[in-house]
Amino acid sequence: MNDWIIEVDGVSKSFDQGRIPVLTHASLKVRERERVALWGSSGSGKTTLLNLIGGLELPDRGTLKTGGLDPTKDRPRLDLRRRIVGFVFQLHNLIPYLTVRENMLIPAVALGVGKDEAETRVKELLRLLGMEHRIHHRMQDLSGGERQRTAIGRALINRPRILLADEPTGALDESTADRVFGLLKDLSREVGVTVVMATHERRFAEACDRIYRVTSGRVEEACA
Ligand SMILES: Nc1ncnc2c1ncn2[C@@H]1O[C@H](COP(=O)(O)OP(=O)(O)OP(=O)(O)O)[C@@H](O)[C@H]1O
Repeated sequence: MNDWIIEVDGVSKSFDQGRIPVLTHASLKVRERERVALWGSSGSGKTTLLNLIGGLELPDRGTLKTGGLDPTKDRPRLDLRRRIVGFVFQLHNLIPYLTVRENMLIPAVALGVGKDEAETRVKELLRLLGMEHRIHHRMQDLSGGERQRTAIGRALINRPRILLADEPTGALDESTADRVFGLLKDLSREVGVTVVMATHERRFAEACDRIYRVTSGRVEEACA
């Protein structure tokens, strides 16, 4: 039995009808519960790779499996995005006039999780994130770190097997970034989620279990 939860094999991706090649024959594998960094400079192709793994983009060539599903197929692509993966983005993408609780409830409601269960999950995640006291605050009234912690909570509300985090600390100052990264790392262990995180910061990459270096669309494993 193979124990890979993510398998990317020889994947290429370009934009603008091939005029912008972004990934060239990229391959990587991730085990259940691993925390893996995609480490590379701006424009190297990290976001594109995360989007392919999460079914937000389709490859031109190569094969992919995420949580046992093939994102190049229609229905699995939808299931993947709703049930297997949770996304955290650099700029959190939360709704500013809604509260922490409301933002976190949206994906649960969309998936048909019962109200009581969803409310319980919100409280539990906010406890783990040290954010219980902010539950009824609107996003627009929170600090950058608190917004990003809420984004992590929202990404985990449907209990995904995989968390895909795209520069989750990229918009934060250094000490807040350290705090949010530490939380993400501890929380992923606590809830047993696999993490793939794009980062250009060496210190965060080195704190992960394994590193894939992304350089001009090529991907190779580096020492953690
Ligand atoms: N939809 C698109 N159409 C055209 N070009 C794109 C598209 N998406 C990404 N690109 C280009 O692909 C290259 C890689 O982008 P990508 O966002 O994957 O890199 P990245 O490593 O995540 O960079 P950053 O850290 O700045 O987000 C960039 O040159 C970008 O402009």
